[in-house]
Amino acid sequence: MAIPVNGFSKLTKDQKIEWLAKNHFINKEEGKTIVAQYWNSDAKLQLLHDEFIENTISNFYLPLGIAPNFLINGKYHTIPMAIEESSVVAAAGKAAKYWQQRGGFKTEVLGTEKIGQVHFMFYGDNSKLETFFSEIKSKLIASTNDITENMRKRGGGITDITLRNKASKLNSYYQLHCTFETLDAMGANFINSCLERIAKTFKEEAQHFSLFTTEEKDLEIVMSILSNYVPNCIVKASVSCKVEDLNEDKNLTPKAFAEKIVRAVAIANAEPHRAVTHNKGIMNGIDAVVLATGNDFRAIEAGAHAYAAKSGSYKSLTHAEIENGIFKFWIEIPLAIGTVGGLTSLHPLVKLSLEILEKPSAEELMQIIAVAGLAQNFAALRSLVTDGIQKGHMKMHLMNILNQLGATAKEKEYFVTYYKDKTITHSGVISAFNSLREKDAS
Ligand SMILES: CC(C)(COP(=O)([O-])OP(=O)([O-])OC[C@H]1O[C@@H](n2cnc3c(N)ncnc32)[C@H](O)[C@@H]1OP(=O)([O-])[O-])[C@@H](O)C(=O)NCCC(=O)NCCSC(=O)C[C@@](C)(O)CC(=O)[O-]
Ligand SMILES: NC(=O)C1=CN([C@@H]2O[C@H](COP(=O)(O)OP(=O)(O)OC[C@H]3O[C@@H](n4cnc5c(N)ncnc54)[C@H](O)[C@@H]3O)[C@@H](O)[C@H]2O)C=CC1
Repeated sequence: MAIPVNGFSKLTKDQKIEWLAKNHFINKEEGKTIVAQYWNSDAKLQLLHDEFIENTISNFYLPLGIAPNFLINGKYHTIPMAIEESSVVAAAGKAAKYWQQRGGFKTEVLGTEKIGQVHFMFYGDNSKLETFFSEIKSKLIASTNDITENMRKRGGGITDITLRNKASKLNSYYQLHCTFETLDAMGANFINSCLERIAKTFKEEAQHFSLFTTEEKDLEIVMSILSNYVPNCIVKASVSCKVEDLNEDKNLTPKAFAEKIVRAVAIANAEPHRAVTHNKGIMNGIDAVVLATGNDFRAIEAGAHAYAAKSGSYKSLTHAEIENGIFKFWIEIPLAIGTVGGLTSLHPLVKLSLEILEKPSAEELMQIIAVAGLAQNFAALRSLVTDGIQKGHMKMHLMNILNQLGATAKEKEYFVTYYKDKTITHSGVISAFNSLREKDAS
């Protein structure tokens, strides 16, 4: 049972594990063995992982899979994917092969603008605030010069600051809406540092500004933070081919297949319950590459879903149409990611993932990640409108069910052959497994 504890953070790693074992593990020794089983045998490497977060007791493994054959803008890519869900990597590989034979994926970065905001309350005269802002805007930017110096040398930095009056949404609420170019970095820490300096300068200057009378009461800085909603940091990935070339599904004509995919996307646009699952399938691909490359999947998830809801109702992140006999399928998604900073040069598997992707720039990685999302959605939709999702998904999930049942290598081999031409269900596998064990026992 959980009990309160003071000063837990100050304990050593061993003491933390002891505390955990004493208060939480059913079998103290077994729990401690599992925790230790996932430590890296190289103590230096383990310390590196320990220091990524706080109160670390062990490492939490996720499989790192590989999806080859991605032809993007005429060049082949092998995509690393870190994910726990079976069939995602297989689906990516299958979609990659499908589109490789139909011209491959085309991609384009439509914008790289990042956003941060100083949120403040202002209780005085709006026109005085506007005058004040226009007078000190350049000073606000200049006050960050020491922070932005290196970023400016690389061609990035603060691109603009605007004053936004949000009082119609919340009484007396205003923002300094700041935009940034952070090049190969996601930029969260860079942006937050700039924003906190801007807020400090803003407040200081306001106190000296003659038009404000009761300085403390007039202007209250509430907080300074980047926004994970980046609708102008957008990448587009697409595939297209003649409808007649969509000719791999035996039970559907190419035209019927194309129309079903278009309809499946239309249903996601018409029905949020479906759109959420549709987009979850897209995020299967996106998150897996985001994780493998050491990026912040929470930021990407939050931004993607906000973008899906930008019209006021939640819709598909992908689009499909048939025009003049051509099938087109594409995604537009905001992706604020980095190939420098964060964990990118620290986590050995992240470094290796970036090496597999041939050390991309942030813009190149945006394009690869968007392709992974589009491919994943195509694979899922293709299954959904033809055989149904369970056939392929359960084929890949079979090993997990067998592992849950404690199957031996020989039994696994037997069931892979046994299920080659049969539909797999969880209860069906349990029953077949029990029958086999009973047969073997008799
Ligand atoms: C699962 C498949 C790929 C099977 O498809 P299949 O036709 O049985 O595969 P295959 O054995 O004919 O192999 C074809 C290719 O698929 C890949 N592939 C095939 N098997 C493997 C494997 N073991 N390991 C690695 N790659 C594999 C691989 O690229 C292979 O080519 P090869 O390597 O032989 O040259 C197919 O049925 C499929 O794409 N299904 C969709 C699965 C999917 O979307 N999974 C996501 C989880 S479900 C979900 O979370 C989202 C969802 C579905 O709800 C979203 C939505 O509703 O929109
Ligand atoms: N709301 C959110 O999303 C928040 C996220 N974070 C975390 O912040 C981290 C990302 O922040 P960053 O500032 O990107 O990382 P960071 O703090 O590691 O800084 C990256 C730095 O790399 C340098 N750099 C070197 N070469 C560069 C190049 N070619 N292009 C651009 N910069 C280059 C720049 O000085 C840049 O500031 C992630 O770990 C994220 O999880 C932190 C706070 C909030």
